Amino acid sequence: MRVDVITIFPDYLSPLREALLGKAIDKGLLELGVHDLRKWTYDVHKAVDDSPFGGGPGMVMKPQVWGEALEEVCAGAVTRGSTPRLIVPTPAGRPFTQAVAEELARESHLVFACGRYEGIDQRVIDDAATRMPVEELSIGDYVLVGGEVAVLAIVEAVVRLLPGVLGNPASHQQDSFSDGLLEGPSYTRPVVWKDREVPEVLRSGNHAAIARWRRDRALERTFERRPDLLAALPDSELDKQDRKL
Ligand SMILES: Nc1nc2cc(Br)ccc2s1
Repeated sequence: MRVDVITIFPDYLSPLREALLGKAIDKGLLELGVHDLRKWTYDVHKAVDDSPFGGGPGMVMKPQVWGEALEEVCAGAVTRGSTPRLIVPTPAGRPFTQAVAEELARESHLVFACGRYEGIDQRVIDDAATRMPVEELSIGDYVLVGGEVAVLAIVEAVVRLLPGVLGNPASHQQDSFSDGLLEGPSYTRPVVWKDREVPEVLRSGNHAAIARWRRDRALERTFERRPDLLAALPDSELDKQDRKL
């Protein structure tokens, strides 16, 4: 997978070259390009924003600068024969969920546009959508100062799903949300810590009982913290034992 990020703060994306994602780059599983939006400005102040039509607070990011940046960054994809998917993080976007991460993990090329200020001139999105799939995504109902932190979260959630990135592929098959439920509690050594003992069943070696216990704790936690996820589960996903809880 290739990921390109366009931003006015390239250094904000440095964490994508660290740890697991850095290893994915070293292994050739991920190609990462980070581009400074100001490369496509020509004035002495390298201006990327201007006042909003209709008035109101803040500034809007200029269409000309973004148009040229996307033209150049996405043009590379055309020569590679793969149309990129443009992702624009915004509080007004479609909720980014594990299911969306799995969908994006199947793409060969993602381009991220990091907005700042009051956002990017809408015509940039509308124009790009005539040439490639464009998706505005929200990572939560709160407002950040820019899209860079959202890109860090989205890229990490997507790239960890790529084959070969996680040491143990089974890890993400037991993720929270992978079966529609929150993950339950986990324990490791010592057996007793501050007078708190690891549940006996987890030390029993009885794999069926352990699987049942884990499922029950996941159902309980989901019911307590995210009843909306439980309500969204298809009936077929809950077995007879689940319904006894
Ligand atoms: N939750 C989010 N807040 C923001 C703010 C800006 Br400015 C750009 C993107 C995002 S995503």
